[in-house]
Amino acid sequence: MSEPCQLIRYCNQPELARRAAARLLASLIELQADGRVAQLCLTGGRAALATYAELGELVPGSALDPSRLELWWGDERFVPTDGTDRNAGPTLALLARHFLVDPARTHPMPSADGQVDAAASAATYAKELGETRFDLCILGVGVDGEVAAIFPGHPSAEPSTQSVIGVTDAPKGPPERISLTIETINRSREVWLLASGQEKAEVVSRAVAGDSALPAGRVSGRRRTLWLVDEAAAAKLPYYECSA
Ligand SMILES: O=C1O[C@H](COP(=O)(O)O)[C@@H](O)[C@H](O)[C@H]1O
Repeated sequence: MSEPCQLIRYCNQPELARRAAARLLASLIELQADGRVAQLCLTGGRAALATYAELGELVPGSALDPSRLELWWGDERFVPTDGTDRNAGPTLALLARHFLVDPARTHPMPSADGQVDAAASAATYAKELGETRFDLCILGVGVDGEVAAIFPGHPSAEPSTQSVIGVTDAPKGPPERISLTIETINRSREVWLLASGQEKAEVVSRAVAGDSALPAGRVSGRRRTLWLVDEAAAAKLPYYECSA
């Protein structure tokens, strides 16, 4: 049985991004302390990008060894590599400004360039992923309670024996995506969910309570499930002291 989730509430979105990045850096450094490679799974969206921007600033001069950091993605838009919608491209651009991202340890999901379809590309990524278990899996939360490209009431949310799936007819654009399944996300040691903004308040309160109709209510880390939210996204939760 998984541990109950934990939640930290920050005063506003910039503070959330700053503190989430500092926490992420500290966790990665701790994971590397015994000489091993930290397995980090990233996502897209505004909350995550703001956190990566802060992380990039913090890495130079820190104890993090970027050569022992393996980067994966939880979801991707199945569009051409140079599409502005991609998750991996903008993230890598942000990080590479501040430290050397090792291409051999960087695993973006396939783009649509030269690929048959999202399902075939998902199978390719599943092979690359193999039995990898992430030390840390970062997720954003959509207004409908989506995580990665798993949408509520959509075939992507059905239980699956696959580790990675091709998603078609996504309820918001672009319609074709690639996503880890909930089962794959849940083999992570830690899952962190980032949510900011008042439009997320309803789904945050339902997902934190474990509403299984929402993909965000069905994800959990083996060791820890941590919600990092700003005050607006926490508006419908019982009151906690703001941590910043
Ligand atoms: O479509 C997506 O959106 C979610 C949430 O993004 P946000 O901008 O509301 O923070 C994101 O986690 C996911 O990766 C992305 O594909």
